[in-house]
Amino acid sequence: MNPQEAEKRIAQLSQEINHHNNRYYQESNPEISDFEFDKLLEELIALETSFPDLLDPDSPSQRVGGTITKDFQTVEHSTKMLSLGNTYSVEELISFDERVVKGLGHPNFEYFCEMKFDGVAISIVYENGRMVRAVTRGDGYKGDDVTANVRTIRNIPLEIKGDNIPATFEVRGEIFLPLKEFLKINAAREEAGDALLANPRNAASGTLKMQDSSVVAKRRLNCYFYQLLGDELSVNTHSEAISLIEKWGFNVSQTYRKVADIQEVIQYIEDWKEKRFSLPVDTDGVVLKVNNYDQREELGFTAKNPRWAIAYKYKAESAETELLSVTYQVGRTGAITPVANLSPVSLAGTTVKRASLHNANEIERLDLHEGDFVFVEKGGEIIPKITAVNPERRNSNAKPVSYITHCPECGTELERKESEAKHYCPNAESCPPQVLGRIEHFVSKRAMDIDSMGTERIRALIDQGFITDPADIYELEAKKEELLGLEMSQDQYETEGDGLLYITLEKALYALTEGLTSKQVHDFLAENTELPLAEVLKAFQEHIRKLKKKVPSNTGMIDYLISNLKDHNLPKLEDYVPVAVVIDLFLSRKVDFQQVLEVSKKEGTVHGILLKLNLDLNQQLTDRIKKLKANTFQDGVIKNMMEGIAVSKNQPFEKVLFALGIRNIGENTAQLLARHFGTIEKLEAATSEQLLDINGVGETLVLSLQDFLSQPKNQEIIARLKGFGLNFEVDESESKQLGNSLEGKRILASGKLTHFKRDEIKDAVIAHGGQYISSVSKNLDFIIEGEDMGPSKKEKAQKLGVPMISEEDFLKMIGDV
Ligand SMILES: NC(=O)c1ccc[n+]([C@@H]2O[C@H](COP(=O)([O-])OP(=O)(O)OC[C@H]3O[C@@H](n4cnc5c(N)ncnc54)[C@H](O)[C@@H]3O)[C@@H](O)[C@H]2O)c1
Ligand SMILES: [Zn+2]
Repeated sequence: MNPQEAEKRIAQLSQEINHHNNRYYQESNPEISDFEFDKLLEELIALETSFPDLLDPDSPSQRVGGTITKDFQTVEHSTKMLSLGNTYSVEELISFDERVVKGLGHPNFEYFCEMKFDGVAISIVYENGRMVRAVTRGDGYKGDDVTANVRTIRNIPLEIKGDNIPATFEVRGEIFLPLKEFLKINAAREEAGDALLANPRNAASGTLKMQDSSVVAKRRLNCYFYQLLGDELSVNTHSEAISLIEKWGFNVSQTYRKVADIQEVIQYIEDWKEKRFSLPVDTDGVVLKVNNYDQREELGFTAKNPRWAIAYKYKAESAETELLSVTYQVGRTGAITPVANLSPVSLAGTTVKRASLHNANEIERLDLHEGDFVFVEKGGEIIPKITAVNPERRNSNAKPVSYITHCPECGTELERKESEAKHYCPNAESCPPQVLGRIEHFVSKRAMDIDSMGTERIRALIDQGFITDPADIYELEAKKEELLGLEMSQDQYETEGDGLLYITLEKALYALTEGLTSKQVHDFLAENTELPLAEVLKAFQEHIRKLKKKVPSNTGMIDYLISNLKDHNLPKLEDYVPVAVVIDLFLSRKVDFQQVLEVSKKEGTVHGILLKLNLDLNQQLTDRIKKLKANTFQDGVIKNMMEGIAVSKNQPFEKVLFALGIRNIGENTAQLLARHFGTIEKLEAATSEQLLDINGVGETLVLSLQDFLSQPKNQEIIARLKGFGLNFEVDESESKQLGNSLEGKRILASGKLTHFKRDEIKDAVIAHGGQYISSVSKNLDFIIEGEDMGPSKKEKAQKLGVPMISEEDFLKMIGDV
């Protein structure tokens, strides 16, 4: 390459890398994998090394990738927070080791190995044993002061006690969101229909930069520490420093190992290759550091990295497998998510059978065809993803995967809003998963609190036509008899493309065979999860032969199953078989298969299919087919549910109002409206002006309230609920109103209070007619300032000119002193 070409390529690479840095650090939404990113950076560094004249001091090779944001105070680091050089190959590790030997002039040194935690780097300064400042890495020189947020992280000590603690010291570590928490948050977000967090690292960095510390506190972040800095430290090696901070009470991951040479480092890397997936945090590699501080000093730094440390990164594991089919899930908001069903393949310690395809664009981007062989990868994300198709293994007449046009749950034509990637089912009123979302909200603890109606039961009642709106819940009492014997769980089912019903292989094998318990079938399948369907069935035959369970009839049934699956050639779903094929086996072709197939596209359960087919089955056959069904509603369950439903009629008006699920009306607003108007009639009669006059009620809220009330369907629901005796007016005797001295005031409390706990202050504000607001904004009338109010909050409040009062003043206001 000549210098002109090099210059052009360097400019191009720099621009690309800057772009990806921005996507990664600012937008928390990377477009390419770390491996691809590191390749670009490596190419840039190689060019700059060959053409040193072209090295621009502003080149991304010379800078740490993050930046500072304007939402926080900027603080300079007393010691620069560096990046680490990284490599994906053992050869380069060995070259690194050779450079260290050369730098020191001898091989007498130790390494300290640690896992490379994939979170957000933090620097925390302690003075006289107390935490004074926590700052993000930022651009390496300066970072964001996020002290208020870091203080909410439970296992980061606010105060250190002990002997010989230096007057000032700094610790550095990685803040992360434990995987379990991440999954929990995403599950909750999915239920609420909110956008999912991309991965735990983004979630942690987003959380750390939130303006409201009380939200941060709820997220349960955690931190692993791996560095100690200070002028008066009594330690001379990294291992001593780590023992010391452990002793002081800092959380150190017990994954480290001090080793004698590079061979032992390689062993450490090998040891953790799979084991790392059992850690509570994502890790993407190993960091090795020269242990001795004097030796570190001798080795020094490059512009961006220390010469005494390097990161070895594990390459995201990838595997190739066959695409069996694409199924479509309908979320509680009606959003459609396509899922790829894959022939099982082992990857990063688990068997992968499914991968999310996100939306139609993704299918197009991959140019996915039926029966394609695809590459799956498990990177920082927990759900594996398809990175590419193997074009060489594509069948020449394979058809492209075509996106569904109609909702697999209710058959309504799907919609896609301009600028949105996802398709939606617009049938909010009666599409089962969407109804499920509304009913779950209605019965939830904070609404009608009917805890005997769990998701599974609700879903069964919806799917079998018992419930389409909240008022139907109160009709169940009259239909008790019909509930008896209904299939309760839908867990054994799955649907494909145009609604074709599938049942788990476990149920199918259990029903088709005799003399085996469902546990025996379950255990067998659990041991053979990595086999493709056809092989599982063969192995199962072998298994029953060994168990000596009525061999001929059992193995015969499996033979039929294998050949029927092949004959009908329906889309394949790993671990599931089409219900129609199984029922066909039982009926020994007495009914036309096409007919069974059509019914199984419309009905959601075996129970439903059999009712539709209206067959005259003998008792023996009925009993065998029954083995396909899930648990059914029995007396105890029904009684329990009826009690819960009856008790819920006592919930106060504000809970009922919240339960209706009117958009933009949360718990607090429902309470505000209920207390202000007293009855649903008065609320319905209120004009926009009257509504807007209430502090805390804005235009959006008024619009969604009016929209809700104007729909005849909702009016009907309200009328029916009233008829069932639910409370649509405030029971004056029960109201906890203690006074109205705070009427119309919007209030927030921050910091530690002496007379109130967190929830108590909120109750106290409301009980005196005020409104509690959870974040600092210019709409606040005042803030009650507690002890240790977060500095960033305080600054914001001052900037916005929100007055601050003391707890004493507040007590006076409500007449408590
Ligand atoms: N995919 C993309 O588009 C994209 C874009 C930019 C950066 N990246 C990736 O981000 C990484 C660069 O990020 P970086 O500069 O934040 O990190 P780095 O790879 O330079 O490593 C330094 C960081 O590692 C962390 N760390 C974790 N465990 C540690 C331990 N035990 N000891 C010391 N440090 C530890 C610290 O936060 C530290 O700041 C690269 O791996 C790159 O692939 C990807
Ligand atoms: Zn639908």
